[in-house]
Amino acid sequence: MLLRRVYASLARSQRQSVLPRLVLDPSARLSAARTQLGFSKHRESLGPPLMASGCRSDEALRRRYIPLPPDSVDKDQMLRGLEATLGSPFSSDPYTSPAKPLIIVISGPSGVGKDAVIKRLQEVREGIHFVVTATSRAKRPGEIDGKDYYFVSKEEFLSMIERDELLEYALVYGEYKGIPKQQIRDFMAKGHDIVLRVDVQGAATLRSILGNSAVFIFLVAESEQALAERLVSRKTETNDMMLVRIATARVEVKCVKDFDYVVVNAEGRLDASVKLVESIIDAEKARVCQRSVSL
Ligand SMILES: Nc1ncnc2c1ncn2[C@@H]1O[C@H](COP(=O)(O)OP(=O)(O)OP(=O)(O)O)[C@@H](O)[C@H]1O
Repeated sequence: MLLRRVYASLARSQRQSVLPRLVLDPSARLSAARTQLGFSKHRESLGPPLMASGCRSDEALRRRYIPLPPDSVDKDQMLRGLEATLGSPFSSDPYTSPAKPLIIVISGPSGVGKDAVIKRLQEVREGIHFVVTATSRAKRPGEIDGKDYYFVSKEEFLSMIERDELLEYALVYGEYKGIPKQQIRDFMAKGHDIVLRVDVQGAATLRSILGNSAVFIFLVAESEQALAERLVSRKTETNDMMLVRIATARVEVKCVKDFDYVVVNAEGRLDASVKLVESIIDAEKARVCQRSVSL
């Protein structure tokens, strides 16, 4: 009982000594609030913060206090009065820098809808560049060079590897496929967000190259049943090929943990999936610690 009274009186005396300082000193209030919220303890290590660090102290207020104008003045006079009291004009510098362009890696099992989602995303959102892959395979009828792929000879492809011009490449069924770095650099310099479409293995390789500097989105169907139905309806694979794709998907879905986001592309809900991808991009652009990539 006695002990409790001693603690209560100690707490009272501490409150009395701390409170006036906090009320008079806004920077002390801010720092107390930051400590209470634990802000100073957590700091992500993805890049420099967007917001200017630190706040202007209230030195001006202490130096020479100019009283605020009465409530009756108009908006403009009130603004000038506030500036006078603060001791300097309001800054019109933006609080934040423009968001950096993103690299968005979209992956997922075969037949889940990667192409469909990316195609729709390009239709509904400006400033998206879907990277055209370079390949050493021959052009198929109807394919357009520079739109579907950059068709290059095997020798050209090998010299691109030699000159370190590819972000990632793979040899698939005897033909090379790779992502040209310069194309990414050029479009990022124009402020475009970059979309890369890769299979799950390709995503793992890109993660090892890009780490957290890119956003990795995993696309899934709502279930294995739904994925199988989609593949059967697409009618672009032989039965054997479908079997391989569905069996591979069983393994691939376990890789979801290596991605930043998962989007369920449910049957008949393509637009909802694209909206979710757009929300992810918007949220990424609002991050305080922006992802920063150098190629
Ligand atoms: N939400 C959806 N609802 C119904 N059908 C869809 C949906 N999304 C995509 N599809 C259809 O599913 C099929 C597979 O889609 P798509 O070709 O885009 O998959 P993919 O992941 O790019 O496949 P792959 O990796 O084999 O190229 C296509 O016929 C497409 O039109």
